[in-house]
Amino acid sequence: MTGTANEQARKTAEGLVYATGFGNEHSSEAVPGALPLGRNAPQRAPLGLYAEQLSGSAFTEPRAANHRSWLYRIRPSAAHPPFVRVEPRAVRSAPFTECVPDPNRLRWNPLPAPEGPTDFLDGLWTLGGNGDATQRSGMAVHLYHANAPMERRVFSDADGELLIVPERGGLLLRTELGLLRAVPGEVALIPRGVRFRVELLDATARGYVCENYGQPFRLPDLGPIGANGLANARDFRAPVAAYEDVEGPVEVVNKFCGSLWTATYDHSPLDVVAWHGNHAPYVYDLRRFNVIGSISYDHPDPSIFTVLTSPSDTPGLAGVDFVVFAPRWLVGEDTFRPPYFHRNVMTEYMGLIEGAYDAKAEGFVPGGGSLHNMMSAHGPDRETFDRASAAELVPQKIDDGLAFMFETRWPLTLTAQARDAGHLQRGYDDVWQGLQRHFRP
Ligand SMILES: O=C(O)Cc1cc(O)ccc1O
Ligand SMILES: [Fe+2]
Repeated sequence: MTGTANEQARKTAEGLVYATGFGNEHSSEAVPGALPLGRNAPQRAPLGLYAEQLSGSAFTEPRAANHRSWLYRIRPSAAHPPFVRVEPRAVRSAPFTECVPDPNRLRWNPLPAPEGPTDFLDGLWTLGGNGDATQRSGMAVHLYHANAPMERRVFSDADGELLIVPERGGLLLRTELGLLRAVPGEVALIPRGVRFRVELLDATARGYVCENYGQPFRLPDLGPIGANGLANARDFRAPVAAYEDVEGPVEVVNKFCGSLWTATYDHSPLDVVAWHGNHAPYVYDLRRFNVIGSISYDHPDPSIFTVLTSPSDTPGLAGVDFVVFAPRWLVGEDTFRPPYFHRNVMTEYMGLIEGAYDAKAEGFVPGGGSLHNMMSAHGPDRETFDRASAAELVPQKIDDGLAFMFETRWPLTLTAQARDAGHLQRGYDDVWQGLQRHFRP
C-alpha cells in the first residue's frame, strides 16, 4: 500500500515545475482564468472561487519585510469546525522549561526508526530550542523519522516557519500553494501558517527541522562580497498552483502557541486553484551554494557559509542562521585549515546530511547532531588536530560531506527526551582528551 503510494509520489515529484527566485512576487493558476487580473478581491472571484489573504507579516511592516499571498480557493479557510487540543507525541515548543540549560558539549546518534507506521508529523521529535512561540522569537530544533505518508491529514504551524533538511529519503510536500520535491541535499521551507502534507518518495525519511518563531528567513547581505555569491536568489524554487478537490474527512492539525490542535474538515484545505504573492514555500539545492572563502591564509568564520538568516532586533545578531558546509577547496597557506578551537557567544546545533565533517574524524554521523551551547569550548577533535597540524598544505578539495548548522543568538535548552535519549552519545568530551601539550618555552 505504502509502496504504491511512494511510487505515485515519486512519479508526481518527477514532473514538477517551479517558479524561480527568492522572495519574488509569484503568480500562478492551475486553471486558466482562475487568477483575477488587476485586483485582489473582485466582487465575484473567477470560476466561483473564494479570495483569501494569508499574511506572514503585519500589514504595516516595511515593504522589504512584507509577506503575504492572495489565495483563490474552492472553500474559504474559515469554513471549518472547532479545533480540539491533542496530546503531542514528541513535539515540544518554546519556552523550553523541562530542563536546565546545559553548558556541556553534547552529541546524538540518529533518531531511532519509529515503531509501526509513522508519518512526518507523528515522527517529529523535538531536541530543544529557545525563545517563546507566543512572542514570535527564538527557534526549535526538531528531527523526524517517518515511514508512512500523511494520509487525509494536513499540518500547519502558526508558531513559525519550518526549514526542513532531509537527510535520508525524499519528500513530496503538497502545500496550499503547490507541490515541492525535497531530497537529501536540498532544503525546503514552509512559511508560517501554510498548510501542507508530506508524502514519501522512499520507504523511510529522516532529517532535521528548524522551526523559526522569529522573522522569516531571508538571504544575508553580501557586503564586500558584492552582488553575487553564497546562495543565489535565482536558485530558490517556489511551487506553481496545484489543488486537490477532495470531499470527505481530512484531519487538519494546527500547531498554535506550542500545542497541537486538530479539526476534521469535510474537505481538503489544499484547494487553492490560483495564488499570487510572496508568502510562499520554496526549495533550495545546497549544492548550488557558491562557497566564498580564503584564498590566502586563515580559516574564515563560518558566517561566510550562511544560506539564510533570520534577523533579530539587533543588527547582525541573528535569531537563527542556517549555515552550510558545502564542497569547497582549501588552499590556505601556513594555516590550520579545519575549524579552529573556539568559544562562541552564539549557540551551534550541527547536523550532517552526508559523508563526514572536517572538524570531526568520527562520531559525528549522518542523521546525528551536535550541540555546542553558548560559550562551550569546542573545535577539532584530537585526531583532526594532529592530522591537520602536520598536513602538507597542498590545495585540498573537501567534497566528501555536507554538514549544516543552525546557529542562534540564544542558548538552547533541551527537551527531557533529548537529555535522556538512548541515542545521546556518552563521553563526547573524550574527543578532546589526549590533546598533548606542545609548549616549549
Ligand atoms: O563548530 C563548528 O564546527 C562550526 C564552525 C565551523 C567553522 O569553520 C568555524 C567556526 C565554527 O563554529
Ligand atoms: Fe563551532
